[in-house]
Amino acid sequence: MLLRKKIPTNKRIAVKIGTSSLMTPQGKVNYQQFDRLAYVLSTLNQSGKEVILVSSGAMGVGMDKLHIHDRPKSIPGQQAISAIGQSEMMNLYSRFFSHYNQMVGQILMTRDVVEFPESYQNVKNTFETLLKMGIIPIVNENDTVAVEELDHATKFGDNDQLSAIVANITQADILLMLSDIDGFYDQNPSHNPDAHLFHTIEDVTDKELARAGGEGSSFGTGGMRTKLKAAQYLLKNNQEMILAKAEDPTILFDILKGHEIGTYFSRHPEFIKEDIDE
Ligand SMILES: Nc1ncnc2c1ncn2[C@@H]1O[C@H](COP(=O)(O)OP(=O)(O)O)[C@@H](O)[C@H]1O
Ligand SMILES: N[C@@H](CCC(=O)OP(=O)(O)O)C(=O)O
Repeated sequence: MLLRKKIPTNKRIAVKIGTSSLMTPQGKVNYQQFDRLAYVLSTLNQSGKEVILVSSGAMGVGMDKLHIHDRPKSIPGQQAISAIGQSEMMNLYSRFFSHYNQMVGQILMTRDVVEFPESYQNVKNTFETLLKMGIIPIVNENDTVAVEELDHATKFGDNDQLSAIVANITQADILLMLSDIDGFYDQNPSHNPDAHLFHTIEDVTDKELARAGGEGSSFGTGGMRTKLKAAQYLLKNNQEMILAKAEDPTILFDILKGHEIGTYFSRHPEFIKEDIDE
């Protein structure tokens, strides 16, 4: 089996999970998924890794809580649902992580945080302090205050790129991007059954971006393009990312053993052939 040589030595791990992986296709909170994620991340954190979670889901959880099926069109309507959903989601995380004796802390970010040196330093300090205390930071965009005004743009827009920025602020060894798809293909596999999975990508150029088609899931704002943009940003900063399927979060154990799962975005994909004990 192919081994990704560097991966098992990674200590600081950022994980991003999208809304579609936390909700059922019917738009209900997927409690089993919250539980399994809490189990896996707690186990990793308690085995000596430092774990940061970037979680979408405020909107999805809020809509479920209010029994709403259609996303409101107005910004205040969306922001209100996010306000309800974010606190509910953190309540869920707090409860599930506590089953595994793991504390979590919430960090809500806006884009301007990274543009002002003092606020950048403050958020960096918060991450470092939480990690030093063995606490898992759970990050989302601060949807309720984020705006897109030209002279005061505070919106990241999507959590894929937010997660890359968080991985950069914390200088994480790797970003594990969990999605509803098991990696990056040469064409959209939802429409093309013959699509071929890339195991490794060393550079994200217009050629790769052109392979990402269509919108993401109905709750989120991502899609494959924003995942590639996140990878592009990380590669530019000499950091790495693996895109893999979120369906069973225990996949993270095997990924961190170096198993060839998903798509590995790295400028230095050092592979060696070696057997791995299962
Ligand atoms: N080249 C591609 N490779 C893989 N998936 C692609 C590609 N182009 C488009 N997609 C679509 O992107 C989707 C992943 O984006 P999204 O649904 O937003 O993920 P998530 O909700 O997990 O953040 C896939 O399910 C697939 O339909
Ligand atoms: N901040 C939003 C998430 C936006 C987003 O990027 O969602 P997703 O595409 O599911 O990762 C929320 O919590 O609903």
